[in-house]
Amino acid sequence: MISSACRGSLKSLCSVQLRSNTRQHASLISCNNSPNVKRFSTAFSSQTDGEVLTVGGALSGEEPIHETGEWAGCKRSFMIPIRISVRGTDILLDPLYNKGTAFKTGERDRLRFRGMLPHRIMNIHLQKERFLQALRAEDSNIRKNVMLEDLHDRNETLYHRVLVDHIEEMAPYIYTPTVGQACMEFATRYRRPRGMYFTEEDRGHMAAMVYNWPHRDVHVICVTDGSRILGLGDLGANGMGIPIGKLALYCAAGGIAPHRVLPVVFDAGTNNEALLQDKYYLGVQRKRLKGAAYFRMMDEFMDAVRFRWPNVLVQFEDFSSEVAQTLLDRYRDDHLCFNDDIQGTGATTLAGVLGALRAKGEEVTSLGDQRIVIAGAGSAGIGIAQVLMQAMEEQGRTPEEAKNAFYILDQNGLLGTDRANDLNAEQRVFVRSADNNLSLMDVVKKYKPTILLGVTTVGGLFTGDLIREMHSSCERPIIFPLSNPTNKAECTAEQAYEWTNGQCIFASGSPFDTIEFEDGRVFYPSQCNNMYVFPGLGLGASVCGAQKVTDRMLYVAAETLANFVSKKDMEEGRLFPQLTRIREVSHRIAVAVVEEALREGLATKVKPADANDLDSFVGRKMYFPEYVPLVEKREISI
Ligand SMILES: NC(=O)C1=CN([C@@H]2O[C@H](COP(=O)(O)OP(=O)(O)OC[C@H]3O[C@@H](n4cnc5c(N)ncnc54)[C@H](OP(=O)(O)O)[C@@H]3O)[C@@H](O)[C@H]2O)C=CC1
Ligand SMILES: CC(=O)C(=O)O
Ligand SMILES: [Mg+2]
Repeated sequence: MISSACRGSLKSLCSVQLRSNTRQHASLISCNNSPNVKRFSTAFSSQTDGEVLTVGGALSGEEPIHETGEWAGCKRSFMIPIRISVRGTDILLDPLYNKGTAFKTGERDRLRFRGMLPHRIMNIHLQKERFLQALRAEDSNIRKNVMLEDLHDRNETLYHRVLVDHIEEMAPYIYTPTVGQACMEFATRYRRPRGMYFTEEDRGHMAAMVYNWPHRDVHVICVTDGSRILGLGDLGANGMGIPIGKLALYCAAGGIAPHRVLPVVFDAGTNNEALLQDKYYLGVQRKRLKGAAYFRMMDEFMDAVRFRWPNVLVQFEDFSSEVAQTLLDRYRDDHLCFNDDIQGTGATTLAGVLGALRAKGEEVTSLGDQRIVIAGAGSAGIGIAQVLMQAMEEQGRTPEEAKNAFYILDQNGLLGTDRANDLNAEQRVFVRSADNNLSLMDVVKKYKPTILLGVTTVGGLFTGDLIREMHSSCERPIIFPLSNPTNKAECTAEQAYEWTNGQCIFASGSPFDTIEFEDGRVFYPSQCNNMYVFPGLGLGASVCGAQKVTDRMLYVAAETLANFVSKKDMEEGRLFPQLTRIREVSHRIAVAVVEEALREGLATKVKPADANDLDSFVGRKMYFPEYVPLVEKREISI
């Protein structure tokens, strides 16, 4: 039964009795005061989780009636109002609570802003339609990004609803490629704060600063130091667009409620000369901190966030390879954290490669028989190699056999034993005993790869000659130019299909449009981007209270994603499920991650009853953007 405090408040409003195991799953027992009860068949969002004590306004018949059926596995449940202490125009200015023209008359009265909105009341569907009309009338992608961010700053529920319902259309505007331009223009477009910034001047204050963040229960932090933003290099504090975009996907694709995410720029300066001279640049206008000073600052940040939010998941994003692996190694054993570019990209690429092998009609266990060239030996390149190698070992190969499948190159060419001393420990694992510094073209000629992956940040690196050379010894080459944004892709989809006469199996980091050949053949380029993994991984790790993120969790995430591709997807040449299914994908990945956390004894928040039905356990925790009735705190006190 619900708590007595809750029952008291209910009586004072409308005498509803609820039975509830969790606050998210209240089902009706009786209601002696509302003729509308039968019409309330609604699920309520986990946005209310832990903050809601009452059911009230929803039963006065003045709230929208949502027919969301069995969402979250609950057939008949109520929209639970959120108690808020703000009122009046403050609510209209708070994007988390604002519903714009969707506020009903009763709510306008209760919250005291009658007269502050035009008369006509719209529902979320009409609001969305109106927004989409305006968005689609706009030609420029960056202006679409600005329109979406304006909406984000005005009305988070509507913003996330637009994303959830139209993720395929919206992802390119809030994420790669457009987010790259948004970052480059961050300072000139800056309007209002979102997220937090930590600088060296904040040393000694961070533990207090985290309490400036207004939300008491943050589940996911995405932090960047801006040192390698996509393939655009060091953008310093302008990199804030990346954590904002990633966390928008956490909410829309991963079902984490918007007030539970925190974007962070860890501003340790910038080495970008243009930004150091730019009078409009908003970050710390000094050369980057290095060495011990940098790590001391990061230690303080990590301690501070963990002190306020002990279970928070920290996602490291777009740190240059100088520090990315070191940071991961420093914190991965005693903080709940992961590096998206190393681990998320590795898991996603593994899923894509397994899908490509299936598309070729090969057994996935042939992974260890492939000859894999990875152009780029940074965070993404080595992260991919590590996860593919782990998969080969899971399939029964020895580490030596597995390593032998890889040919990894940096700017100097093939990583060879002759320069092992100049490489980091993770790169050294993959050095070849011969052909140190061999060029990409010569590696392709000599070793005849079956798989070519690009994570170099060098747009156009895969030339027609290179791809034709690869194709000459491999009938159906697997070609993944993964660098972002689009102009950094090692080749375009059109080029890859053209140079291989449509024979290649293609996936890229940023999206490409469908391609139609003159002979009528149609190709659907896949997008191989860590966005397929991090929302589900983060959701799973967070809801089960995982103590850390392990390699096995990444592996099961990849496996789950790979198994999600339908027969129809495969027939169309798609290596990943369509983005329209991203919430399902994230849900499944989260369940797999929770199962793995339980297996490894790392889950701290899964009760035995929940462990029997992880599907609903995770589903119940997923936020869905719809308007929740707002009740002023004062009004419902008993
Ligand atoms: N699709 C996805 O999901 C993801 C895509 N990416 C993309 O991957 C790219 C790389 O990211 P990340 O690994 O973090 O970046 P890093 O800077 O860590 O690594 C880049 C690597 O590319 C190498 N390189 C540069 N030029 C060449 C060249 N001409 N030939 C061969 N190698 C070259 C660099 O060599 P050197 O060390 O000698 O300079 C370095 O090893 C970015 O564009 C990023 O957007 C990243 C994560 C996820
Ligand atoms: C996708 C991503 O994380 C990157 O390009 O860095
Ligand atoms: Mg990244």
